[in-house]
Amino acid sequence: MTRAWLAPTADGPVRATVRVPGSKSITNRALLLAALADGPSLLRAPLRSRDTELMAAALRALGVRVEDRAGSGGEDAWLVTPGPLRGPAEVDCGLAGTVMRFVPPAAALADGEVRFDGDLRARERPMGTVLDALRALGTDVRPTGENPAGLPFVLRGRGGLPGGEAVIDASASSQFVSGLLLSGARYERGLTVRHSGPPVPSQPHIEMTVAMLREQGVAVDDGTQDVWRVEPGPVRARDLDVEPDLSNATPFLAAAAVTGGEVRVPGWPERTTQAGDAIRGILAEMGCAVELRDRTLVVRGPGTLRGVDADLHDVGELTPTVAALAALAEGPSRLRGIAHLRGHETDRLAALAAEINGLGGDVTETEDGLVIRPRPLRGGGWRAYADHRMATAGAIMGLVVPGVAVDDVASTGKTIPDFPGMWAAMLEAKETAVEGV
Ligand SMILES: O=C(O)C1=C[C@@H](OP(=O)(O)O)[C@@H](O)[C@H](O)C1
Ligand SMILES: C=C(OP(=O)(O)O)C(=O)O
Repeated sequence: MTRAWLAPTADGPVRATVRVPGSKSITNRALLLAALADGPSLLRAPLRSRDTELMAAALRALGVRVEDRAGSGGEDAWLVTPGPLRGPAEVDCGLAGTVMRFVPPAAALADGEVRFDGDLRARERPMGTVLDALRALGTDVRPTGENPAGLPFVLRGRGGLPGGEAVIDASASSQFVSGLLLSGARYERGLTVRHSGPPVPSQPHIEMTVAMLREQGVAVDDGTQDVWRVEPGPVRARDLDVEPDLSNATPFLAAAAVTGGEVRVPGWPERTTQAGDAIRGILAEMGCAVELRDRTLVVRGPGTLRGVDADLHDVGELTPTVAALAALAEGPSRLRGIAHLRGHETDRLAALAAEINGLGGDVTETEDGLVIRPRPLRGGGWRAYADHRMATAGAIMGLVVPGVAVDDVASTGKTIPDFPGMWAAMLEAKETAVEGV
């Protein structure tokens, strides 16, 4: 059992410039598409964290070369050289939704047997939809554990797949759609994915998938709601600069919000498909000054934060940060449209309610979200439940509530290589304010 991490309390307004590592969602899509491409691709400034290292390892296991390289400016890069996909191979998904939902549709193209497993919690994450779709498309997939509809399982590839049409219920995760689309162009007849069921969450992530496919020369028709058609054809190799991870920027921006400070994040894209961009509107609604200037996002916190009524269906990833902000605001908040968060790294609705209430808060779970009423809070234990975003939410709380002890800060390594170091550097920075925000 590792020692808890005592979240540092800010001794005044936080003023810092924070460089955020690359986007998990872009890095793992880029790795997978590079593995299916018609030549080598250089991915510059990729995220190096547990989720992306697991994706790289999965692709290497299938016969793809993923090598460390420096880009032309000396920046960190991954050179991906595709090869024929083949088994036998073993894929460790860890707790990464992008690995467990994106790799099996690619592995269905491999020649040979591919075994998938992951963390214990990963065995509980929704997965059956992808496996049923692959079966319906002609892949042999069999469970190898107790869960008939998830990890662990074995997939026996025959070196190709006819493709066609898959009708799925993607209401539990947009990744079911993204995973199938990413490999669909390499199926003989391409792939049509048709969603049937309650609304699909996290739409921007599907838009990111479609945009990245198009950038690699794949024809995608997304003109009809809940239907996506990927034409068969080559995936063109492409060198790419990975954008900073905007969702991972949010705890740092929250530090400005809750301390009345100012945090700048350089490299913020003017236009992006990343869901995390929505934090700008949420922070503004809560009373922050938010300005995107020359690709640097500047957030200045107010004296007191306002509560929000927010539908986070499209941007569920932001919920732990927004819930922490809401618990530290002056009025009540309601977060809606996020029932699917019960299937994330942990049941995030239950976890947020339990941990905020454990500090003296007043949070109730609704069918599809949370109602958060600010209360005076006290220090205490904060369980991360192996969830990187629960750990960073605990760090936000600790900035203004002395004595918040996060049990598993190492869980942040899922998507941030050195979160405690970055957090400490932010608190030590003491920069001066910029004009005009
Ligand atoms: O495709 C992606 O990169 C992601 C899609 C979303 O998943 P869900 O649709 O399961 O929420 C998001 O929450 C996750 O962090 C990353
Ligand atoms: C839901 C998330 O991750 P995953 O990609 O594992 O689904 C997340 O990062 O908030």
